[in-house]
Amino acid sequence: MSGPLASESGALPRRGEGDLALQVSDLSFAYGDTPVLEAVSLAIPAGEFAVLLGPNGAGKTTLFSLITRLHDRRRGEIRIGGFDVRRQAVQAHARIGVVFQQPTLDLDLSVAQNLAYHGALHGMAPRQARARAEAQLARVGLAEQRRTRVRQLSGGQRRRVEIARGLLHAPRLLLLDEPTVGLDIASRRDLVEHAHRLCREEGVAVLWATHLIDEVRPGDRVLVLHRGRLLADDRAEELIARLGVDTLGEAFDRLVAEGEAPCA
Ligand SMILES: Nc1ncnc2c1ncn2[C@@H]1O[C@H](COP(=O)(O)OP(=O)(O)OP(=O)(O)O)[C@@H](O)[C@H]1O
Repeated sequence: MSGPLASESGALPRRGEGDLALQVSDLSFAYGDTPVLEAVSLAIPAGEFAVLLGPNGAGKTTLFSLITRLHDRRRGEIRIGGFDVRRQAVQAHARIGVVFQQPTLDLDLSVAQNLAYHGALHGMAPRQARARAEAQLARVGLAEQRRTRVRQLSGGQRRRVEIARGLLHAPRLLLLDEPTVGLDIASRRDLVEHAHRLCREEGVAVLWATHLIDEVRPGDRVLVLHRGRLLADDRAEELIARLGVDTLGEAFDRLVAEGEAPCA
């Protein structure tokens, strides 16, 4: 590896961990004296679609903030593609794409300009960024809108632009924080389907945070987060079978009720 990447400590991922898109180990975090995440551990391999399911205030956004280093962790370790987000930040962050809960597109710029700006931030050559932008916009069905100002797009189209932008620099892990908020049923379904396709066809690992159980599909991996603790990490069907209930909703209610017990 050459250039600025080589100047960071430990330019290679830890052996055997490069195929894990995300690895979080024993992560705890508090805002001041208020604990928000308690000893969270999870690992997501390449190509997996994992749903981070938790009610409001569970700690989903905080977990994303720690992965993207908007906050710094207090205890534990986070690796992306085997790279430590603190000590190997450049390599780690080159491998993450993010769709934040709040839309972050510049409404007065065109779709293509928003993507070009993101490419520049990631140090991409303009020609490479343009080629990737065209490919990603075609992938989300917005090739025709590349010159359209974002302000003129629907909510669902804006979300798709954000996904195209999040994938512009070819990350191996895409984080989406409640990406369907405000979208109609058809747009929500399209977005969920698109994210699954990315996993299947491009090997991208997706961590999809939501409180909406109906966004979980059969075969999805479900990580249930409640009051900062990971209460389950199973395929949806396995979770239902393990708890002896009929639906994922019942499984979720059961876990959350059990999780209401005060933290030790
Ligand atoms: N900057 C902050 N300072 C202090 N407390 C915070 C801050 N951000 C979040 N919290 C608290 O941390 C807890 C977890 O919040 P977080 O936003 O991570 O949850 P969430 O699962 O993403 O919720 P939602 O589904 O409502 O977005 C909540 O109790 C929240 O009030």
